[in-house]
Amino acid sequence: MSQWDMNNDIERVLYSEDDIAEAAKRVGTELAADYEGRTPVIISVLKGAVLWTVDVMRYMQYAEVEFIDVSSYHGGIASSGEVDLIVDLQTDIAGRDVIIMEDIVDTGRSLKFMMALLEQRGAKSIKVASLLDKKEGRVVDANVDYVGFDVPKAFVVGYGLDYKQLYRNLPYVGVLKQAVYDPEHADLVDTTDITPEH
Ligand SMILES: O=P(O)(O)OC[C@H]1O[C@H](OP(=O)(O)OP(=O)(O)O)[C@H](O)[C@@H]1O
Ligand SMILES: Nc1nc2[nH]cnc2c(=O)[nH]1
Repeated sequence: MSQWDMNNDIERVLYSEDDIAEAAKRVGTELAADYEGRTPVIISVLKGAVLWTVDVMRYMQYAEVEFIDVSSYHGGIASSGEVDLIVDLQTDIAGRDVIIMEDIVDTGRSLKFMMALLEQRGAKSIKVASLLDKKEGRVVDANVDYVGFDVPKAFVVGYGLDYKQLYRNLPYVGVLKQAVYDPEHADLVDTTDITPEH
């Protein structure tokens, strides 16, 4: 492995590229069956859910896709507790069946915020399809209807999920080495391979 290699920053792989492809097929096929005869609006949550959205929607039939961006992390590994609407939808979803596509539901704050927004705008139905469900992270009530994987409580990156905007393009989901986000504890892990400042 060269030193300029993102894989060096990963403690362990949780879900491989093949595992994720299988989950996308399973969830997409289930959505196709559940929405037969209807044309839902898929609401993909920027930026993390983009890869999951395109992989799942390949298995669906008639569906529109829209994007929204809400943020509560502001670059760190802990939720700030405050959710901001960064990019709004470009379409009216009143009376529509919507499917929120998330990469991860953790504290549930982002999802709760979006559910309230879409309800207020008159969505006919709202379901949630998330690659990862970190149930142990919940701080507020938030339910995921279609789950790729139940993920343990660790900070994960890859396949859309970032740390400081990096690692989204890893094809798998893995746990980030602690030394990457917490240099004070760099002595706890082997730092020889860790990518320097970006
Ligand atoms: O359940 P929560 O604790 O609210 O966390 C989940 C949210 O956090 C991530 O987004 P983030 O705000 O990091 O934006 P990003 O997708 O652009 O990285 C993820 O994509 C979810 O939207
Ligand atoms: N990258 C990343 N973003 C998150 N947002 C909420 N939980 C997580 C997580 O574990 N990893």
